[in-house]
Amino acid sequence: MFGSGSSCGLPVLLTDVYCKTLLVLNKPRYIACLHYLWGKTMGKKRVCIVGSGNWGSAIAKIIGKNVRDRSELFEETVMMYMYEELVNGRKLTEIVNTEHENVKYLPGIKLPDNIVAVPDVVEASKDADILIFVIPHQFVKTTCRSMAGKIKKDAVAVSLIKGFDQTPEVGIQLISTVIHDMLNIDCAVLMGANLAHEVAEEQFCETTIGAATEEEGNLIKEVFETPYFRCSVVTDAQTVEMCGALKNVVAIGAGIVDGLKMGDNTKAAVIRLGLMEMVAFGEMFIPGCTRETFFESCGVADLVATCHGGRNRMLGEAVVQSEKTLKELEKEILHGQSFQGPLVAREIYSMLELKNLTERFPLFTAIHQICKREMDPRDFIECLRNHPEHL
Ligand SMILES: NC(=O)C1=CN([C@@H]2O[C@H](COP(=O)(O)OP(=O)(O)OC[C@H]3O[C@@H](n4cnc5c(N)ncnc54)[C@H](O)[C@@H]3O)[C@@H](O)[C@H]2O)C=CC1
Ligand SMILES: O=C(CO)COP(=O)(O)O
Repeated sequence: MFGSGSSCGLPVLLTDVYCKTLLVLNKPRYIACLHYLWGKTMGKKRVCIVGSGNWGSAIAKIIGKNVRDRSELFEETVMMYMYEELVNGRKLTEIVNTEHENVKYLPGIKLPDNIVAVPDVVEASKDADILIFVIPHQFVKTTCRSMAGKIKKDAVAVSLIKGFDQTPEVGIQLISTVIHDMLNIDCAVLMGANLAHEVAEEQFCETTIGAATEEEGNLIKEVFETPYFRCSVVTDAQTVEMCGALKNVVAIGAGIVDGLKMGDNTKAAVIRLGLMEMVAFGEMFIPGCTRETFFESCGVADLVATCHGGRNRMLGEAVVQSEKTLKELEKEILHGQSFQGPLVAREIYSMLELKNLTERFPLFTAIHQICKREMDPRDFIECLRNHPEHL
């Protein structure tokens, strides 16, 4: 559970009492009192954000404000690891720390001035109690390798990363498992229908925290929740994370339908069949996967949001309309941001192929093959027509 890296009695007992009391109290004044006592007894927690792209910067806006508003619980300064680069000849960290705006990945949005961009991940994370991971999933292992052995032993992690890791030896792994195994710390997740620019503009949305226990999830909620960013907690954390990764693939399918100039009915079919494959995938590979989790923001809501407004949808559309490579399209459309869907499609395809399951998951399979330019996008509709759900 949260902070349970040290298994010694009193802190664990106090955490437990604190969390249980939080659950039964619903008056802000009592909660504030409890926070104060908690901070005095347990010490304030230091938060570090590992990542500073489009979503990393949007969530930094929320976290910076929340730690200030909940100063009895959290240290005010939040270190944000930033992969250094030059923007118009200036270091991006320097721009963020002086202008309080990530002009490359989230232009037009001011960040609180207690967010400090740091180009060295060890420097940023070594004193943190809570590590928020929000980098494209292909960079997780190199980042964790730099951090291993150099962070607090009782730190806890929350992953906002929507993807998998995949190696020939181990096959597919959840990113939270990679973080847990490489850093030897607990890792919860937060996933939902959260297009970064809308969250940054404070438009109302929901999200799902997946944690080992409800108590741990409720503590994590203190870092993230605002009146416009509503967090619900579930303990089926692996399904929450799986949904976040797989919906990126379905969203490419929605984009392919747009590229083919087909309408909302066809897109709805992609969303429904994609959801059915997500559920089947979860029930096959995630122990304890429950169907209710798909009704949370991380499930059907994120699927709908990404199939309409996500970057992966844009990629699907572009793949139909252009002959360019994915790398060229990424550069042209996203200017440094990253499409996660094609990588996830490749990761799951290799596993489905190994297990002889490609026919059971024709939508995931077709999307991978279209991204690889091994299938004509116009054949996508045939794939929908002949889906096992219709047989
Ligand atoms: N953007 C969005 O609306 C949302 C994104 N997510 C997820 O959050 C995760 C992060 O996405 P974004 O913040 O949007 O990132 P992004 O798509 O903006 O990616 C660019 C980021 O990657 C960094 N980067 C480039 N090379 C790197 C390297 N070698 N090592 C470490 N970092 C490097 C860049 O500096 C930049 O911060 C992804 O898994 C994504 O699926 C989740 C919810 C919403
Ligand atoms: O995960 C997201 C919204 O919840 C963002 O999806 P895209 O990466 O497709 O933009």
